[in-house]
Amino acid sequence: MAQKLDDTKLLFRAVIMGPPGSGKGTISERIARGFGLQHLSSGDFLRENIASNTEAGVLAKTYIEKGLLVPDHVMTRLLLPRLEEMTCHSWLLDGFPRTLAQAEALNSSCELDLVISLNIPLETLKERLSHRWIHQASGRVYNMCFNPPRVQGVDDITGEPLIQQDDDKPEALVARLRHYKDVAKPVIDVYKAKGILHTFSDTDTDRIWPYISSLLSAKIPTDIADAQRASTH
Ligand SMILES: Nc1ccn([C@H]2C[C@H](O)[C@@H](COP(=O)(O)OP(=O)(O)OP(=O)(O)O)O2)c(=O)n1
Ligand SMILES: Nc1nc2c(ncn2[C@@H]2O[C@H](COP(=O)(O)OP(=O)(O)O)[C@@H](O)[C@H]2O)c(=O)[nH]1
Repeated sequence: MAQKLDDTKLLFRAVIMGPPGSGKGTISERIARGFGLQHLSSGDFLRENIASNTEAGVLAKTYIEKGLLVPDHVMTRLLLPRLEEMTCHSWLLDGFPRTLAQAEALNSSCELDLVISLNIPLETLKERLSHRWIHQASGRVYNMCFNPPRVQGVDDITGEPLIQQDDDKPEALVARLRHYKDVAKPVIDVYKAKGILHTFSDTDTDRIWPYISSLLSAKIPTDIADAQRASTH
């Protein structure tokens, strides 16, 4: 159950999981807009910490530069204090937890209300990621077919050039997906056992979205969603 703070605030804490390209970022943005949950992307946290040279950021950079996952203790040191600060706002975590150790650390720090797991066919993931372009500084994501930038090759907000990540190429993707499956399976099993896991399978985000939206509508009262939205934007 979401934790009741007072008559007007109800904290809702959710996690979104899925392989690279499954639409976590895209769906998180819709949830943030529609329900006022603060979208917390671990990739964005890492980029912010790297840009501002924090101790954890400097450490994380040494792993990311080598194409490695950041170790659990660095990720938890980075993320958990940020979550603990968010005592008055509902949130949706994207990109964390990735491992069982991260899930256990999160579990000891707070109680989750919902875990959304995206189950998307491999061919769809390959196709999407081959068209994914990002604005590296902000992590803003585009797709040349699904949600193209207003001007080709250029970020809508800053006007800076977009790049394609090396690990979005099909050769790298198969290894990333295998890794995701191995590492995510025990995490998914934990959430299934807790009874908070909801899995969505389809090739199109637009077909999944109505189901996620009605699930959240049933769990988050409209007045709470409105209040959260107003305090987020
Ligand atoms: N729990 C996490 C989250 C992120 N990272 C690292 C590895 C990623 O390469 C980098 C950027 O993370 P993102 O989630 O932004 O991007 P990804 O490309 O890994 O994820 P996806 O393709 O699923 O959006 O940060 C990590 O080690 N551990
Ligand atoms: N064609 C198509 N592209 C999509 C769909 N949903 C998301 N995308 C794009 O696919 C890519 C991966 O989505 P993203 O939200 O970044 O996934 P994440 O890696 O799980 O965060 C991005 O370029 C999105 O714009 C969809 O239903 N169809």
